[in-house]
Amino acid sequence: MDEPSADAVVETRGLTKRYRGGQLAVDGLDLTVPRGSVFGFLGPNGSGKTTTIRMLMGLIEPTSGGARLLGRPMPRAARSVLPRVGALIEGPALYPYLSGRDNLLRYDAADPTADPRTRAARAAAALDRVGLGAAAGKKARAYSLGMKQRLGLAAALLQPRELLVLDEPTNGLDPQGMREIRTLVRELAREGTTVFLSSHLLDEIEQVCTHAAVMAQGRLIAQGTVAELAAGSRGRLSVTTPDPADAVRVLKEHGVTDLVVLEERVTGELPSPAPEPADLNAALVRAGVRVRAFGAEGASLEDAFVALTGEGFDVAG
Ligand SMILES: Nc1ncnc2c1ncn2[C@@H]1O[C@H](COP(=O)(O)OP(=O)(O)OP(=O)(O)O)[C@@H](O)[C@H]1O
Repeated sequence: MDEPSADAVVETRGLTKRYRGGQLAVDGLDLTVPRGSVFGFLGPNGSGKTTTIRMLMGLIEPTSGGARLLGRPMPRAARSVLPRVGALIEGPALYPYLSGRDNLLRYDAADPTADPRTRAARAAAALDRVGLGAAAGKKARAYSLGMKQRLGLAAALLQPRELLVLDEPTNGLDPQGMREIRTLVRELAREGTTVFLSSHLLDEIEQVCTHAAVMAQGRLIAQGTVAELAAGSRGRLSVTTPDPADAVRVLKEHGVTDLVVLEERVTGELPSPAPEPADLNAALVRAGVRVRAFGAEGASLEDAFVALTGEGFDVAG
C-alpha cells in the first residue's frame, strides 16, 4: 500500500475478495474514511458491504489489496488495533438465558485490558447509554430485536473507542428504534468517535452521515461528503404558467434542459451549478411570463444514486 493518510481512520487500496465458490464479492475497493466523520457505506443487498467490513475487522483475508484501520495494516495489526475499535456486525452474539447486564459483564470479562474492579460500573454506564438501564435485569431472550441490537451496541461501547463499525445497525428496527440508534450515533460522533455504518437505506445515510460511499456489485461507485454526492446530480424545476411556450424559451436561455410541457406545467432539469431559483423566477416575470407557481427541488442523495447506478433504490427498506 502507499503511504497511509494521517487523517484516514479506514483506508483500503485495491481491496478485493473472491470467495471460494468464485463469487467476486468486493472488487478493487479504494475507500478513505476521514477521522471524525460519520461515514455511510451504502449499497443494495449483496453489493459487498458485509464482506468489506469483515475484511476491515480482520475476520477474513482479502484475496488481494489491503486495508488499514487506524493507520495500521489489517489483519496483521489486529491485536493492537481492535481494542480501539467497537463493532456490531451481523447482530450481536448473546447468551439468551443471561440478563442484559450479565451478557455485558461477560463481554467485559473477555477483554483482558478491562479492570474487573470497575466492570459493574462500566456495564451500567453502557446500558444507560443505549437506553437499556431499566431492562438490564431482563433475560436477553425476552429482548425485542431492537433491544438486542442496542445491547450489542452497549457491548461495543464498554470502552471508549476511536472507531465504531456498525453493519446495518437499524436492520429490523421499528421507526422509534431507528431514531434512537441515529441519536446515539450523532452523540458518539459529537464526542469524537468516527462512525462507519453500512446501510441499504438512503434516507438513513442522508439523515445521519457526513460522508458516504456507494457500492454496487462489489465496486465503489462514488465517495465523498453527502453534500458533494447529492450535488453530483441535478435538481428539478417546475413552473406553472398559462404561457408555457414563453417559459420554455426563457428557461432554455438559462441553461435548463430536459424541458417537458404538460398543459400549464413546465418541468426541467436545472444546470449544475444551479442558478438561484429567485433569479430564474425574476427572469420569467421580466420576460412577461405569468408565473402561477414556481418550485425548485434540490438534488438529493437518492437522485445521485439513481444517476450513478441507473437503478432505483430500496428507499423505504
Ligand atoms: N461466505 C460466502 N461465500 C460465498 N459467497 C458469499 C459469501 N458471503 C457473501 N457472498 C456473496 O458475496 C456477495 C456480497 O455479499 P455481502 O454479504 O458482502 O453483501 P452486502 O452488501 O453486505 O449485502 P447484505 O446487506 O445482504 O449483507 C453476494 O453476492 C454474496 O452472495
